Amino acid sequence: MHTQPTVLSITQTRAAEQAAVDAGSSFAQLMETAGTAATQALLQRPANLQRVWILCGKGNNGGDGLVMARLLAQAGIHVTVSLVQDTVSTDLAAQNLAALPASVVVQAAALAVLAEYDCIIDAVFGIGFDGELSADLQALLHACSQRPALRVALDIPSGINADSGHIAAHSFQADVCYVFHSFKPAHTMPAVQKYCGEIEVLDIGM
Ligand SMILES: NC(=O)C1=CN([C@@H]2O[C@H](COP(=O)(O)OP(=O)(O)OC[C@H]3O[C@@H](n4cnc5c(N)ncnc54)[C@H](O)[C@@H]3O)[C@@H](O)[C@H]2O)[C@@H](O)CC1
Ligand SMILES: [K+]
Repeated sequence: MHTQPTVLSITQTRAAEQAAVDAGSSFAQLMETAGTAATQALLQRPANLQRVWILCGKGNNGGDGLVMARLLAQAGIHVTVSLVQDTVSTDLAAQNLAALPASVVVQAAALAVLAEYDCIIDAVFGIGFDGELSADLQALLHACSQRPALRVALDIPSGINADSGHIAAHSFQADVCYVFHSFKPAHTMPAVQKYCGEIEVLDIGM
C-alpha cells in the first residue's frame, strides 16, 4: 500500500516549529538537527564528495547550509561557502556563520563559480521565498544547473514558492531535495517534482 506523505502549508510548518519550541526545543536546535540530518543523508549517498560548494541565502535556509558546511568540513571534506546575498539576516544564520571552522573557504559566488565541485548545495531560499529571482541569482543558479555535480536542494529548490508551487525563472535544478519535517504543497506538484529530483523527507525532531 502506498502511504501519502503529510503535507503542511508554510503557515502550518511555522506553527509546527513554534509548537516544538513551546514544547521545549529551540529554533537553534531545529536548525542544528535539520543540518545534521541533511549531512548524514548526503554522506550516506554513494557519491564522490571531496569538494562541496554551498550557496547560502541570508535567511534560515542559509543557516541550514552553514550547519552543513561546519559538519561536512569536520568530516574532512573541502567546503566552499558563498553568501549569495552578501550577508546573513537572521540570528541563527549569523551564529552558524560565526561557528564555521577556519578550513571552510568563504568566497564570493562570482569567484567560486569558476572552480570544480563534486556537489553543489542550494541553501539560498526555503519556505520564505516568494516572487521572482534577481538577475544575478538567475545567472548563478543557471550556471549551477550546467555543472556535472550532484545538486542538492535544502527543503525546496530555490526559486519555488512552497505553497503555490510557482517556479521562478532559473530556479535551482536539483538531483535530490532534502525536505525538512514534511512535504509542503509544492512538493506534491509534478512540475515542482521535476526540479526536486529525488525527494527525501528528513525528521528534524518536531
Ligand atoms: N524556523 C525554523 O525553526 C526552522 C527553519 N528551517 C529552515 O529555514 C527555512 C525558512 O527560513 P526563513 O523563514 O528565514 O526563509 P528563507 O531562508 O527561505 O528565505 C528568507 C529570505 O529570503 C528573502 N526573500 C524572499 N523572497 C525573495 C525574493 N524573491 N528575492 C530575494 N529575496 C527573497 C526574504 O526577504 C528573507 O530574507 C526553511 O525552509 C528551512 O530550510 C530549518 O532550519 C528548520 C527549523
Ligand atoms: K533551498
